Amino acid sequence: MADPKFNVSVSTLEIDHMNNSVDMELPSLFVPTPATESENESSSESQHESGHAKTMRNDGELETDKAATSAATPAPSAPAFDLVEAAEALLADAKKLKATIDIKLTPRPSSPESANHAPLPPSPEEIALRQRIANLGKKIAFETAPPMDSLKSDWVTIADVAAWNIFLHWRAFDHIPLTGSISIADLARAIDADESLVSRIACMLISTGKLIGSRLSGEGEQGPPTHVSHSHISRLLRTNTSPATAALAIVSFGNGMKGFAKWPEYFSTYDRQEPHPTDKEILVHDSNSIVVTTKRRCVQGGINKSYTPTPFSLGWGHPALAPWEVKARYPEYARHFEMAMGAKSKGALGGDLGVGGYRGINSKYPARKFTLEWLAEAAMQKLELYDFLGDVKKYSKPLVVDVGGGLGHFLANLLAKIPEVNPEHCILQDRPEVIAQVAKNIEGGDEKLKGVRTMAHDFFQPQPEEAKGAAVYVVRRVLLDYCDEQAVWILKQLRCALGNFGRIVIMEGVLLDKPTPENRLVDMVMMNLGGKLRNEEGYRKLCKEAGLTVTGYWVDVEGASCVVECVKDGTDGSEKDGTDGSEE
Ligand SMILES: C[S@@+](CC[C@H](N)C(=O)[O-])C[C@H]1O[C@@H](n2cnc3c(N)ncnc32)[C@H](O)[C@@H]1O
Repeated sequence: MADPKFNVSVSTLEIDHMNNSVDMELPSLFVPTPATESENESSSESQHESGHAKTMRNDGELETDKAATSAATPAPSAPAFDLVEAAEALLADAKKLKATIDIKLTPRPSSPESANHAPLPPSPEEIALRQRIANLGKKIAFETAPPMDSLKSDWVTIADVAAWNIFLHWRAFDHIPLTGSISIADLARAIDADESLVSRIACMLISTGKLIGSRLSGEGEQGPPTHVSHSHISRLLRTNTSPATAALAIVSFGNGMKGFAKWPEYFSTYDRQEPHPTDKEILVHDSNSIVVTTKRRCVQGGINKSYTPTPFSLGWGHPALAPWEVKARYPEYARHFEMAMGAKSKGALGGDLGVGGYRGINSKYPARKFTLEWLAEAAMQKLELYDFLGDVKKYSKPLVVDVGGGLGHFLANLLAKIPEVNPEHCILQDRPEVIAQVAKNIEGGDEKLKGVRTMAHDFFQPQPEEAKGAAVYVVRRVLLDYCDEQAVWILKQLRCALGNFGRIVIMEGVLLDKPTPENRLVDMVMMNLGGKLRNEEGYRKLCKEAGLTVTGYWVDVEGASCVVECVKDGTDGSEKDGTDGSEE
């Protein structure tokens, strides 16, 4: 608990004396004692009496802000932060982590497994402990640092991100050896850049600890580093040894930073509204300085649902194209994007999701687990039907259609987990260039999708005959790229393709009840792409508007992902498939 003698209430004037800085009120670091609370109360009372907020001017004088006060509503009091309590919790966790590491470093009794002394990977408990320590450390820094320092640290991050992004782009991290160092001169030669330029960018990364700088003995201790080596973070940005993580970093910059930097221009051009399809005609310049129009109408007339102007497209210099059309113009970026998707597939939304059993909890019936195992039975029934008709072509309805399925990570996993499903009864749909890549992969010997029917199909358009009536349409990580209007449109196309007993299974990220900064980041990146993260209510609303009945909603809070299972209104997708009935 906090030591009462440390209870302090620091006024803005005191700060000015202590710090000689301006415009900042330091947060109280300790839970206030009753005495401090009453002091606060009386000062807020006097503020209410005068009716005006007081702020500190740059010259340190208090100033009354009449305009701000008239529009302002009273601020809710911030939750109390107790520095001593937080520091003690941090110390306790630090000791636990040290003990964990000490145990790992203790030589193991010789056994065949320990013969090569490979370091033990961190356990989930160790990872959770490290995350708790890091979060507490961040919280303490945030609560204790003078506010101006916190702001400056954000500005440093801007330069830090720019520096690692360009090094990633130039594959500079690949040339830094995993052990030992490289001279900045050699690094500059390897990436064909000026040594002075490379030195300045490397020094930015050295200043934030992303790289480690050194000078050789004999070079003296004074002066900028002449050599660089990897930190535990920068080694993850090597495209040659950590391709998936490097791809995620490339995509986080391309999907995030490029669009973020264009927000002022975007919202002044398209009004201060969430991205949505519009028939507003705006003439803009594309990256080739050609004047293009953002008004792209459907042939049937009305607003083109498949196009929303987005900060992403503006950031990439192609304002009249949809994000996927932009990506198609940058095959190298698209390749990294697919690789990043593959890496994510191993996470919460990937691998086992819905195949071997999703870990998520059903929001209404906790005992009801989500699974796609029922497809095994459906596959057998289908085979019987083929035998009965004696001709596969007479009954060509597919079993699974993976809509916007990318390189088929989900489908490959499904086929591996449910061997009863014949790949020939599965359809993988995506944009033409993605399907061409899948075909190449299969031709190149990728066994995982062998036999699967690949189909270039635009999910804004009605499903073709051969893809209608499937047992399940999978829509994974697709709807979050779109605003509500477009997401409903996509679902409506699938509703029209559904038979009486087919289902749509939506698998997406979720906006948490208490969103973490990372969760909010995903939502902001989705805004760049013209989409959004949704919660249960948001997904149910989409389904309702598309004429679908939700038969199950499962959420994996830990992974911030969800599964929504739905059927066409007025039908019951679960009646014939052995699950325990509809929920609604
Ligand atoms: C975020 S990725 C998800 C891929 C895959 N479902 C997964 O979970 O790994 C979205 C996919 O939608 C595809 N896509 C975008 N626009 C499309 C459209 N109009 N029609 C069909 N697919 C589209 C993209 O090419 C991309 O593969």
